[in-house]
Amino acid sequence: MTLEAIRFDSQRVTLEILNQLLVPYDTQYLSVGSMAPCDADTSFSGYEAIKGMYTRGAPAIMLVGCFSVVVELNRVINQNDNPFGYNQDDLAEFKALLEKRIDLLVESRPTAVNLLNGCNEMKKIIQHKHSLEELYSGLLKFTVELYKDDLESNYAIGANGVRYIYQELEKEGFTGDFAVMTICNTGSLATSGYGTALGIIRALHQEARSNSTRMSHVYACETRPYNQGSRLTAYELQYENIPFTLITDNMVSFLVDSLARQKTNRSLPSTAPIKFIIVGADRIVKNGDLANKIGTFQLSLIASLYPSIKFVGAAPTTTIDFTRNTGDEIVIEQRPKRELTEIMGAAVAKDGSLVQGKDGVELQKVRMAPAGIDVWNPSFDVTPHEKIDCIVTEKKYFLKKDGVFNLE
Ligand SMILES: CSC[C@@H](O)[C@H](O)C(=O)COP(=O)(O)O
Repeated sequence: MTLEAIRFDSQRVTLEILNQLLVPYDTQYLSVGSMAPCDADTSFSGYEAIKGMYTRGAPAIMLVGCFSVVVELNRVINQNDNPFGYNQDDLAEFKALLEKRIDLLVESRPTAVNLLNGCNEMKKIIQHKHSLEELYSGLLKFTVELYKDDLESNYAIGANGVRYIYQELEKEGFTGDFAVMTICNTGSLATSGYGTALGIIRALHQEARSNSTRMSHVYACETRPYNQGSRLTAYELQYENIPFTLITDNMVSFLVDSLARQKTNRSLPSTAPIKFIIVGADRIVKNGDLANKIGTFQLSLIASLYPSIKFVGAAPTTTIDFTRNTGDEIVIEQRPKRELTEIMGAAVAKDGSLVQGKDGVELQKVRMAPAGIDVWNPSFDVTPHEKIDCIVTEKKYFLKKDGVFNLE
């Protein structure tokens, strides 16, 4: 079994999240007790879990956020533990504070739209409920289904992605081994399980067992500055026994070109050419422009130089934002400067093993740049639809007609 990013117990109404800041060095779960901080409460909140990058990946962020709303309400309504100041004698006032706190939760990460979409659905449910009990049970039911739907969506994305890829290969008359490239983490840790882009890669790996035209290798980009590729994707690929090679983000062009021209004197990890670059998404807008982890856009530019490489975005429909027409309207989260100038990792002993502290693996933060320098740290970029060949959702795979995506 792969690590679970989210553990929600619907009987006890408890939420635990994997502390992804420690993966792959250590496995620790943190208990989430509210949706957002408030002065009178000391619990770790969904807001803090998301903003502090303990939980990451657009679908996982949505699920943790929505579950944290239910956990907070359970404390107030069923356990009579109300440090948040809800007025239980006045439904309208109760709803007003609840919506205010949900709005605060949504501010935790601005680029990924899934949390906003999930919270908007919750608000619709809240409006139509006439008692606290109805409101609570409606939201509990909604979030449990949201989790199940996300998991089902991931499997469907995997299947739709495989169909698209084999159809493309057939159209081109390509047979034999091929490779794919991906960035960031889009696997079971970024979702309810299985994954979006990494879900397609998992499904391709399955397919390779019975098909002689097969994905034989994956290139995972390290994904600076937060290294989701080297920490999380590499962990998941290794766990699944999928053959892969980690590269830094600035090796992409040289690798793609070396494989396209079969430069075997460059010690290439495999000779299989890269045929698909498959990425996840944090928000896809109406025209198909796609916001994803910084570094994604440059992959699309490289793919567009090679007609034999297709650029594929994969996401559930909860990632689509039909209220925005183009990528220019997407708010890009700026992350703290220290994420570029400092890095945290596990301390390595002289013999190559990890140093153990009293609470597990010893983590160390090191500085890698002069103090006080100027830094630009956008967490995401936007890939224009012109550079995207296909968008895969749980419903189907979308191709452009006359250069235009119709994602409805
Ligand atoms: C499956 S979400 C799409 C991912 O590619 C992605 O950008 C992601 O995991 C977000 O990264 P994050 O670590 O939350 O900043």
